[in-house]
Amino acid sequence: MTDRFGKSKWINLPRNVVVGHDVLEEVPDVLETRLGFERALVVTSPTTRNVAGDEVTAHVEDAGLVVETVVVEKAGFEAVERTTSVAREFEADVLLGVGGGVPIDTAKVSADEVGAPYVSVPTAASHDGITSSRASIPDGNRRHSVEASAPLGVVADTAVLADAPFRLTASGCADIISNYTAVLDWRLARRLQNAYYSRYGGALSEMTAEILVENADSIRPGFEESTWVVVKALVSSGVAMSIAGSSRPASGGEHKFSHALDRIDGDRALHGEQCGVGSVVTMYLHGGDWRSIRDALETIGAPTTADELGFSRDEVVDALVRTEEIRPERYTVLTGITRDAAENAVEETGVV
Ligand SMILES: NC(=O)C1=CN([C@@H]2O[C@H](COP(=O)(O)OP(=O)(O)OC[C@H]3O[C@@H](n4cnc5c(N)ncnc54)[C@H](OP(=O)(O)O)[C@@H]3O)[C@@H](O)[C@H]2O)C=CC1
Ligand SMILES: O=C(CO)COP(=O)(O)O
Ligand SMILES: [Zn+2]
Repeated sequence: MTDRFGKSKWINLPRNVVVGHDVLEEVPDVLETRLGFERALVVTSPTTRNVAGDEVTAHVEDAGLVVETVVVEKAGFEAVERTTSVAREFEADVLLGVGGGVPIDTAKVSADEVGAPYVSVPTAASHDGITSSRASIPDGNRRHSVEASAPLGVVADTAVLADAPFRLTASGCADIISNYTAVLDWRLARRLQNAYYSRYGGALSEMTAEILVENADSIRPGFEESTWVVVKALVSSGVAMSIAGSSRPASGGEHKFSHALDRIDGDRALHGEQCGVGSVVTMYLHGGDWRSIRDALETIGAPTTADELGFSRDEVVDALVRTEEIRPERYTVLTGITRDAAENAVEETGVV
């Protein structure tokens, strides 16, 4: 959805966003009866079905829709194909992704395949994919970034989110904090490669990270107000990506580092946790205030070292060097990094 200048031609945004306490009952309102939906496919996962999936189903059935459910146990293209095939057979006219990133991204891609809209009902504020048009689907030790559509609506129940393991919330915060370096990388690419840069997308992304960091002290486990702050930031970051027509406002070298770690082992740490540590390193390489990034992550309770991520010194250095293999067309401060420079950066920043 970009034109020949690489500019965003279409800005595809969520239509309704509801964030608050006990808002799952508002899912039918978000579907807006006047849109005429009759058949909803709820895509959820084993734990989150009990947390929210069944309740959402009950509310949607009470509103008069016929509902079918798919439970996704493992992310991947197999789950997408199975969900798409159920959606076709059932003739779903809307999909509801209820859970963490796995069911939401599965619903997002399947909805696109069948040409139906989807609603995101996150049970974890774990990354900005819960509000964006982009999905990340694992395939072996690779992750495919798939462009789909923005959700028709987002219904984020702060009571549910506050009950989720805090590690997921802290990871969502780290994903937002990493926007600082994503934007720096984007501006660098504009200067060095004349890459298309959206000032609106960049400014919104940067402001989102700033507001989150200003509120870092108030983000605490079990504190419902915190999840409200985090979800707003995740929505705002998703909107920045929609404005830009790409993930550039929220994904630079620190995200390449996370993707490279996933290729080593995608199960040791969470996406946002990896991006946060990557952001400390890339901010150092930009000559910026990397200590503020590290301190904000520490205040929130997100990892700041390789050890906390579960990776060795050699693995994080390898990942930094291997960022060259990830989306080579996206220029960042890591482009061309040598092994010596990577070793120096992780040592200087205390990542190892
Ligand atoms: N689109 C994008 O930009 C991005 C997408 N992703 C994708 O998202 C996925 C990861 O998403 P993420 O949210 O981190 O992880 P998951 O969806 O795997 O959720 C993590 C775990 O938390 C559980 N859980 C979720 N909510 C609750 C809750 N309220 N209470 C108790 N347990 C809960 C899940 O249970 P259960 O067992 O039910 O699943 C799961 O075990 C990956 O597939 C990744 O590729 C990652 C980053 C960016
Ligand atoms: O995670 C994202 C933004 O936070 C999306 O990034 P990618 O496009 O690198 O998958
Ligand atoms: Zn991210």
